[in-house]
Amino acid sequence: MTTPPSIRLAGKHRIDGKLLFDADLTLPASQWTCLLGRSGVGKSTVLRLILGLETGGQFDGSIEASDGLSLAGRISYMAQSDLLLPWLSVLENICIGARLRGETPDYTRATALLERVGLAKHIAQKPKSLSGGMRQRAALARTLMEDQPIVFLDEPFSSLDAGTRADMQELVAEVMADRTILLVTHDPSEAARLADQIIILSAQSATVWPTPDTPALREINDPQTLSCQGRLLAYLREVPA
Ligand SMILES: Nc1ncnc2c1ncn2[C@@H]1O[C@H](COP(=O)(O)OP(=O)(O)OP(=O)(O)O)[C@@H](O)[C@H]1O
Repeated sequence: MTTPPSIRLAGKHRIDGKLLFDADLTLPASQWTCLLGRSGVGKSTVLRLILGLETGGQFDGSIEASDGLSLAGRISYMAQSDLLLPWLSVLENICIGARLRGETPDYTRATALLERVGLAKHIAQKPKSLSGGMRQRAALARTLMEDQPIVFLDEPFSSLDAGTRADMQELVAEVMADRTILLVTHDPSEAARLADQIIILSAQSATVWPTPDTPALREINDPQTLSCQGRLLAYLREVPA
């Protein structure tokens, strides 16, 4: 893996001429940033802008990496939909990145990752035979297969039961250590547990929210984590739609 840069996005994004957000946000190098905000405020759009993907709108501003290099090809991305290919097995799906690059997939690593996400028994199955949570874990394993310095995760744990969610948070923290990570989530407890930096996006701004003094990954029942979670939820309920 190459050295992870920090990333700054600053500018206005409009859809059909109407302002969606006016934001200035920085993703610190090698840290977890959790991005929260009302549904439809533009969180996925922030990811798509930095990824250089179509957003359906117009961005007027700048997106820069601290090392001055292009971000193209340096970001591992897990979208909200799992994007699993229905004609491939679970194993072949999570090796798709290597296949598309014309490389020989590392099946040993792929098999080990599928075991870590609890899909060892489903390795040869097609996606249609998996539950929603299983599909999401397959998509997570596919993202973890990529050895990129920057990782974008768009609500990666949203379909998981509470116990599995905590397990998968710990897995990502372990496998993706030292990467520059941007995680979109609606879950204040997830942000309080995982984030080095919390950003709340609204139409007016991107506000940095205080995180606990303790280092991430935090214990779920740590008093500072619980306090951060509670204050965050109270604030999110008041943010205008
Ligand atoms: N391709 C597109 N064309 C036109 N409008 C779009 C497109 N993609 C997103 N939008 C609009 O941009 C706005 C922001 O969408 P976005 O998905 O970024 O929000 P979000 O904060 O991630 O929402 P959620 O929390 O519900 O996932 C929405 O009003 C959405 O309808």
